[in-house]
Parts: sequence; structure tokens; C-alpha cells
Amino acid sequence: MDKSIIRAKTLVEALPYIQMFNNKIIVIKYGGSAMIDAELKMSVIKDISLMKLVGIKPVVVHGGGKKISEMLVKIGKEPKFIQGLRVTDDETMEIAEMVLSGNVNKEIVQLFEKQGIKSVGISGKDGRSIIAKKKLLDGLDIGWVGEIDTIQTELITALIENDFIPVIAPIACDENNNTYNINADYVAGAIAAKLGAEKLIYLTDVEGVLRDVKDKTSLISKIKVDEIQRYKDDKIIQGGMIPKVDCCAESIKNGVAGVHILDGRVEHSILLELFTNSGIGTMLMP
Ligand SMILES: Nc1ncnc2c1ncn2[C@@H]1O[C@H](COP(=O)(O)OP(=O)(O)O)[C@@H](O)[C@H]1O
Ligand SMILES: CC(=O)N[C@@H](CCC(=O)OP(=O)(O)O)C(=O)O
Repeated sequence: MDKSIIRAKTLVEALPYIQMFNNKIIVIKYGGSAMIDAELKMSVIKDISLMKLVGIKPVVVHGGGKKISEMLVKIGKEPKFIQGLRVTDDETMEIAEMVLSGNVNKEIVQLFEKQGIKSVGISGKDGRSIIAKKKLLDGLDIGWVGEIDTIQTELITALIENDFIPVIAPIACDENNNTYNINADYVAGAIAAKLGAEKLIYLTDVEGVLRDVKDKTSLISKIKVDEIQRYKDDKIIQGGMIPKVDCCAESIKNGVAGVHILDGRVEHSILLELFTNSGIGTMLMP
């Protein structure tokens, strides 16, 4: 068949989905692991730009953990994680803020602007959008790691209403102006719930949740919230996947209808998930 006919057919099939998401907020967590090369980054940005052009209201929450770790190694500091969360001393906090609120955030904004899409980069500090408090891991103090106390959507909503894509770095402060490093997965989940998003999509560097991390064919395509603990106990879900599934569960409890973990390395993974019948990745369900 002529390629243009295939394209037209695909478009016609996509139309009902496009209409279904018209004016709906979709939160995309763009993880550092899926920002590995320029081509891939551009492809993700183009997909989100297309969503915006067809009437969806995307909100981007980004990570950048790999870049923080690279910077720490450059200054001779060994990155340390406990249960997927970075142990954050004073120096690490300073670097995390520089990398996330500065470098990564502004690069994403610049890529949207290159597509002619209006976007504004903020961190949780701007407009006091995220108020944090210290997170203790089973009583253990791991430094300036924050958990979300309050989300104030005033600024984010103003940006959406004025046709901008909000691009949010997971840095926040508390009432005493201490700065906190928050895992971006938590920020995406909490913002999706607070905004009443239609969908929350986690873009990462694996096919989804795998039964065996070394076997990419072992994808678990559907997980019920009450199955998560068993997967964690059985050490199937580990490391960086722990905060992701916990946030998925929390957002579902808070009313987000569709939560997906997708492979950000696959071209058009978001569009395939949103606009076709061929669901990819892992879908979390109540
Ligand atoms: N069961 C699992 N399925 C898939 N990935 C897993 C699983 N358990 C642990 N992981 C790890 O979680 C990682 C994704 O989390 P993370 O590195 O924090 O990504 P991101 O930067 O996108 O937030 C994967 O690269 C993988 O190493
Ligand atoms: C406390 C904590 O772990 N914060 C994360 C924030 C960045 C992040 O979440 O980046 P990814 O989404 O790319 O993993 C960190 O310092 O790596």
C-alpha cells in the first residue's frame, strides 16, 4: 500500500483518541534515563509538541538523575542511593539544583521553543508550587531529600491556561527556605493527582516493569495496585522502579484514571500509547 495511504489510515484511526483527550491534562514524567542522546530527546519533545497541537494540555515533570551523578563523579564524589533515593548532603543538594533547575530544565524549554511550542521552565520553588518537608527512610536521615507536603497549582494552572507547557524540575523548599531534592517520580504523581490529570505517563529506560530486568521480553503489561508489594517483596521490583510504582499506586488512589510506565527510548512511545489500540509498556490498575 502507498505510504501516504497508510499514514492517512493511521490518522483516521487516531482521530477518536485525539478527540477523547481534547483539553485534558496529561502529565509526563521524563526521566533522566530516557534523555540519553540528542535524537531521542528531540523525538520525545516532538511527540509532546504534537499532543499540544492537537488540543491536549501536557505538563512535563523531568528528572536528570544520571546527569547529577555524572557531575558528582566529575568533582570526585561517589553518588549514593538508598531504595532508589539519592543520599543528598549539602554539596550534592547544590549540584542537584544546578543540574535540574538550571541545565536540564532550560534545555527542555529550549527544545520546545525550537518546535515553536510555548513552554516555561520552573522548579517547585517558583510560585511556591511545591512545599516540601524532610523525608526519613524508615527513620533514616538521608540528607536534603524531600517529600511533598503541599502542591499549590496556581502558577502551573496559569501557565496551562495561557497556552504554555509547564516544565517542572523536582526541587522545592520548606517553610524555612531549606532546599530539598525530591525524586521526580513523586513530583509527577502528586502534580497529576492535584491537577486531576487524565493520564500520568512515566518515560524511562526500560520496556516497562519486567519480571526479570535482564530479559526485555519479560514485560508485565498490567499490574494491580495490590500486587505491587508482592513484586517488591519478591525483589522483582527494585531500585529506581520502586519510587515509580509507589507513585503510580498513589496517583491511582488519588483519582488519576490511567497510569503507564513506558520505554522512553522507543520512538513515539507516548503517541502509540495514547492514540492507538496497541498499548505498550506497563499499565497500573486499581
Ligand atoms: N522489575 C523491574 N523492571 C524494570 N526495571 C527495573 C525493575 N526493577 C528495577 N528496575 C530498574 O529501574 C530502572 C528505572 O528507574 P530509574 O533508573 O530511576 O529511571 P528514571 O531515570 O527514568 O526515573 C531501570 O533501568 C531498571 O534498572
Ligand atoms: C531524592 C532523589 O533521588 N532525587 C532525584 C531527583 C532527580 C530524578 O528523580 O531523576 P530521574 O527521574 O532521572 O531518576 C536524584 O537526585 O536523582
